[in-house]
Amino acid sequence: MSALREKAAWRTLEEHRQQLENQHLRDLFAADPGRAERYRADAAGWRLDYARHRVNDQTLEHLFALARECGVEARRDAMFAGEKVNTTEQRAALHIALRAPARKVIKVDGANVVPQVHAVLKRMGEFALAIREGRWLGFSGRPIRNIVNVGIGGSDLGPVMAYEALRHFSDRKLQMRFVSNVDYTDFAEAVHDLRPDETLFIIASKTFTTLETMTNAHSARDWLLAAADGDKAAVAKHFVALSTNEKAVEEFGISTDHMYGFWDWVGGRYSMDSAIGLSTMIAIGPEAFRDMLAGFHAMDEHFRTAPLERNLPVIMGLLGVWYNDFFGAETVAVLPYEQYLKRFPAYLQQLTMESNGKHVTLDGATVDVATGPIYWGEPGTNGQHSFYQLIHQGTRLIPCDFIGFGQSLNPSGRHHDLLLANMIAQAEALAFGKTLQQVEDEGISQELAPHRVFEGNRPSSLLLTERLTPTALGSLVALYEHIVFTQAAIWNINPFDQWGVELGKQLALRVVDEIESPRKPLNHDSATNATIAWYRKARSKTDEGASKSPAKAQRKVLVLDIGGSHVKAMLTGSQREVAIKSTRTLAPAEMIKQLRTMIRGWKYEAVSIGYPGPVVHERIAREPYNLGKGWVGFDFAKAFGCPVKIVNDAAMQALGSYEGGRMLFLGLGTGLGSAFIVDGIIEPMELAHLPYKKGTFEDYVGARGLKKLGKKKWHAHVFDVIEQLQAALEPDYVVLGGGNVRYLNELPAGVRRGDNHNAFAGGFRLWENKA
Ligand SMILES: O=P(O)(O)OC[C@H]1O[C@H](O)[C@H](O)[C@@H](O)[C@@H]1O
Repeated sequence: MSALREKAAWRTLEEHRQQLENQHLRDLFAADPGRAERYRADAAGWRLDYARHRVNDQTLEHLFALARECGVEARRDAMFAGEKVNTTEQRAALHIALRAPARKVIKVDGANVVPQVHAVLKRMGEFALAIREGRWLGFSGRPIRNIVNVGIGGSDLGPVMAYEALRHFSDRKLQMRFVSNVDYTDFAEAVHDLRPDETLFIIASKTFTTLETMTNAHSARDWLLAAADGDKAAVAKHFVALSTNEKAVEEFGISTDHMYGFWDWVGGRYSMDSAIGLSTMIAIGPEAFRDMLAGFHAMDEHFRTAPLERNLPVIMGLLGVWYNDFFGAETVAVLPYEQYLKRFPAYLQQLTMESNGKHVTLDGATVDVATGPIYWGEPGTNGQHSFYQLIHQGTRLIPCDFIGFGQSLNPSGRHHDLLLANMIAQAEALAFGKTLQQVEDEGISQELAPHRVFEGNRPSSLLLTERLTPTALGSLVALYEHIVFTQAAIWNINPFDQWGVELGKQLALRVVDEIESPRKPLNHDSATNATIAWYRKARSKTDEGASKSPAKAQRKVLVLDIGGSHVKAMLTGSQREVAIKSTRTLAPAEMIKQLRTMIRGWKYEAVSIGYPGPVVHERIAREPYNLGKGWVGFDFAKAFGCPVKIVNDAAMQALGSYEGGRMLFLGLGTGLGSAFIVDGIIEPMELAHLPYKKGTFEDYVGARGLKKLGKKKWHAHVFDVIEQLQAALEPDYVVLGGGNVRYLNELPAGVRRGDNHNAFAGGFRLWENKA
């Protein structure tokens, strides 16, 4: 028998469990009207309501006695003092130092680590601001707008969770994406619609050796270099590293100037508030990040100083042990009634299960009580419509942690009242259930009655606070970190190592080698051998298939941008642009004839045409103003011998310039092109011919207006027209394309200069996006 089961408090709890056996929560509430008041504790702005647990005062007394007997306080103090509590790796576990105020002194091997922590936070803050303020430019000189965090485990789950949780506080101009899986689909989908010259990759890896992360990091570098014509200098502008391994970061090609470090005393799953939180800091800004750290610190201080009887992490940790070891509960459901916390259960899975999924005690003896329970969950109310059935009426005991907020960050009508009403009602239903008597009193038939009975007596905690702020999130995460710690201290296991992930990793390296060298003999067990053999065969089929699919993925597209002065053409994958002159008599057959001589040898499978006039459902709706006749109804697909997509020329340029939100595009060329894109949907417009002064918009701001009125007056009209259209259409931004933009030295507020090449980008996008 292990020392734990021999402990006096443990034995007392075993006996006490039997006494409590027949007491329903209904009885406990009836016997003790004050329990709702008493079984409540507050810390760092959070309220824990633990009245709906199968405990009474004696239970709690025995549980606290167990904590004392197991030395929880001494272990906690050792962790806070920087002792090497991670004994199997001979390391301190000092995540609490990551959020310590600058004046604190926390020593590891005699050296204060707090100044290093703050030095890194300062550098992170400067970098985050450079990105947020558009001062950090990519290789083409455009500001970074997309941030892709590449990491896995602790280098992914915390950042993803925090980004989702604090999205309300994030800068919406920035796109945040996360790539973790070695499945290339994860990367492909994350960058699918991103411009490489506006994309920053954060390579997050404590060790900088993790197979998945390094594989994805190399793919990211290839993706960027392909767009930067192989210019290696671009890497410095588009990659930063978060790691403890300086050497490996440099070997990858990221200079230490672009590295944000942390230390071996920060475990991966305890690292979201270290440099690993850079994506969070970029999203919400350094100030809000500091608020989050303050939230963590407030809970740390509570855990460090509050008496066990009022100590939230200790109370919740002990209740967890109570169900896990005395009731055989195998899982804990975490049910946030807050959509922003949708990734919180996933985050907790690594924190709790990688920490406390251990089978031996600190001294290597096999444990003889159950350790870490399985954590799982989904946000309410969604879970109510899927798995709550089992929690209410199934045969297993599943303690639940409900998490709720007094105020919604997106208040509207009754939504939040309904949300919270559901959470409160679920806790009530689980605890008190519905007896057979109650069911029968409702007039339910005898046959149906058993199906309608709710046994109740199902325990839950309620964690409540006012609003999901960065501070509240910090305290919530720290709360669970210390729950995990408390339980590990009771079970006498090491929550800071993770040897259990190693074996699979090692075997995967051997297997991948055998897969890629198909003639190597297989010396595994018969089942593994058979599966490897199956995959060797299956992948060779995929290879044949794949050799066909790249062509499909990178369909060669010929893009024609038809304008009043030129018809320009470009082919997928080439930077070369060719052009023929337009005339007022140019007809489509003639255009194609002239083009053919220019593009001899070009191979394409599809054509995109930007047409200077109205296009409805990919058909030309009216003859062009500035060219010849014969365009309406012309069969371009037949003439080119491949599928053709026709869009309005401004719409095509607009599609290539689009960067999200509501965008008005105006093309200042021979005429005045216009298109509006809202959330990716293009609405081509014909604003040019609306009445303006003594003519139309186009008469004043088109090429004819420029010639007739002179630059100065034309300039004033352009500004006036933009102002009118901004007032009427309320775009988030206006992009000005077309050749005559070059005559504008300055631009009105909210207006950006487009790039004529975007017409081609738009033409290629037409076939990429099925737009
Ligand atoms: O940050 P990294 O060194 O890349 O590690 C990423 C993750 O992978 C490992 O296998 C561990 O199980 C995790 O604890 C860790 O968070």
